[in-house]
Amino acid sequence: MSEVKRLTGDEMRFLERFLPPGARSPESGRGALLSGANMAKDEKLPFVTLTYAQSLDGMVAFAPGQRTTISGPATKSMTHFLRYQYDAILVGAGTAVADDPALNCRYPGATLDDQPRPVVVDPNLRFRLADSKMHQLAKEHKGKGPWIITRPKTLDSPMDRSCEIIDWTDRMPEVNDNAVSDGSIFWRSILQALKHKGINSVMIEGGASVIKDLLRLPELIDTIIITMAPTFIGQGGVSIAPRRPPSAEENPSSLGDRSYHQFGKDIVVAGKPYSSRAPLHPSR
Ligand SMILES: NC(=O)C1=CN([C@@H]2O[C@H](COP(=O)(O)OP(=O)(O)OC[C@H]3O[C@@H](n4cnc5c(N)ncnc54)[C@H](O)[C@@H]3O)[C@@H](O)[C@H]2O)C=CC1
Ligand SMILES: Nc1nc(O)c(N)c(N[C@@H]2O[C@H](COP(=O)(O)O)[C@@H](O)[C@H]2O)n1
Repeated sequence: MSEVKRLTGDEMRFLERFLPPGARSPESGRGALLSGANMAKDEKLPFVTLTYAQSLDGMVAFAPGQRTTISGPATKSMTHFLRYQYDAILVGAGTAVADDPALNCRYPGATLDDQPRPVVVDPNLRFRLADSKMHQLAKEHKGKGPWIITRPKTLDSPMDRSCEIIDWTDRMPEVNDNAVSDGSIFWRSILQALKHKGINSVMIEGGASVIKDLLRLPELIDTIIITMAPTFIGQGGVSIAPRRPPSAEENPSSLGDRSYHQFGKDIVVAGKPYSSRAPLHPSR
């Protein structure tokens, strides 16, 4: 029996305000839309949802580069319901290398047509796609062929922070064993490149560096769905605390239009991020 279970009506109703336009209930077939679908903040970009599972002390992994199961079975089912709703699922190279994730949708009844496009941001091509689970699943028609977002080979200037997409079906990226430092790409460029390739919605699942960066860019993120598992990881774990803005008048992000729902033992917090100038003042 599949470890991924169908969501209840209540669970779907809780999530639907945070899903991309055209979100649908897998039970009722492709045509059946869930109500309350959103529009992307910026029509030049896909609808973007940031989602991850954290411990109560704000950690996403037990140690750097270590795959760690934080969320319980009910939120795992939620993740697959969510993956059903998006054109693409994106992770950073650190997660691809550490977790070798499948990034496909295993929700009951999901067909190859329903599969999201796996996308890995890997500027220096350190992820061994040819040996990966994503590659294997694509060959078995259980997932789509992954795309790798990398830096263009011919850059006019070292300050250029644009990107190119390598489509697995066209060519397999070569692995670069000598990669030392990762050239940063503007997140807006990444999202624009995806939109240009026909991706209208993307769910970003991590890992830690990606989450930290994006929590400081609320203007690019439409919704956030965070699973909080009832556990503490403790010192040495991988935190997702974003860098503080230089001005004490600002927070990295705040979450508006929030909702909370319990899935099994986990609490899911969902909301819409915005830039806030209301700092949390230290108590006097
Ligand atoms: N609990 C959860 O929900 C999740 C936990 N994780 C955990 O997170 C850890 C991995 O996190 P990290 O090591 O921080 O890796 P990461 O997955 O955040 O990837 C970071 C790498 O992605 C690339 N990258 C990201 N943004 C970029 C940009 N704007 N421009 C250019 N390159 C960019 C770079 O190569 C960078 O080194 C693993 O332990 C994994 O298990 C990962 C996903 C979800
Ligand atoms: N929802 C959730 N809970 C956790 O406890 C996690 N560690 C993650 N990690 C994310 O899920 C990916 C694994 O996906 P597959 O099951 O292999 O398809 C992993 O790479 C993270 O992105 N998520």
